[in-house]
Amino acid sequence: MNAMSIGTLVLLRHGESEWNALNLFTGWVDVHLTDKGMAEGKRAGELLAEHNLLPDVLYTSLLRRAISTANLALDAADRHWIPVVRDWRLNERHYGALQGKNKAQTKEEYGNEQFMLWRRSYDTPPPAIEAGSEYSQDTDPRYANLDEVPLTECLLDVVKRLIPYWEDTISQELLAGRNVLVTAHGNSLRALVKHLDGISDEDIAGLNIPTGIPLRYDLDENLKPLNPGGTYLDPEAAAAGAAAVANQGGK
Ligand SMILES: O=C(OP(=O)(O)O)[C@H](O)COP(=O)(O)O
Repeated sequence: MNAMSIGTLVLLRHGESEWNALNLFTGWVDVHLTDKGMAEGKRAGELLAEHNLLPDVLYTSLLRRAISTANLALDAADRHWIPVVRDWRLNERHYGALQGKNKAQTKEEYGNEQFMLWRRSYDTPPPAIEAGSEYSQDTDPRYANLDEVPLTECLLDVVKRLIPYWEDTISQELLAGRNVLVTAHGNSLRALVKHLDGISDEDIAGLNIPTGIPLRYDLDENLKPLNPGGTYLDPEAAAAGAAAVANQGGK
């Protein structure tokens, strides 16, 4: 095994967004970071520099909360100049008709079982959003090259769009020896972590990713983690952040 030749992977969920702060299902709605989210982005970059994990290339979604977080992090790490690839496959899971709805109210209205089925089941998507409605992306020009813009997605749908892209594109950068930063979202990163760590369809329900804390993966030449589960650069903050995500219906 010659793990030395493989680049290091760092996953970063964007910092707190305005809709995270309001406890709203977000999905493909293109919301801004809060001041706290911007500070998280900067801190993430400082952590990358402190741990000598300077990325050679950045992959982001097409959503500004991920793009802005990456810009802030890279600027803080003095790596604002690296090449950037943006791709819709890293977008958050499309949350269908739940986009724009409050999580606590949704839980109250539909009950915890249905709420958790929509949030964390592997293969049950929320109801489809109505095309042309306020929070639909079906006419958004950034998705004009897609065969079909999703109207809802479950985690399995995200796995199906993201993992081929991981295999064909992102992982090839690592195999070529480059350090890769992937700045994305709670559920798109859950899809990638599920694949990397071989987590079952059932067990992935219990995995939550906090905002703004870099998660390092050291992979072998078969792209299997040498540190299963990855290593958060700030483990205490990550544990508190993940617990807060798990409890989001309770507010
Ligand atoms: O858009 C979302 O994720 P994001 O804030 O990581 O982009 C979702 O609202 C996350 O919600 P969830 O943790 O209830 O799946």
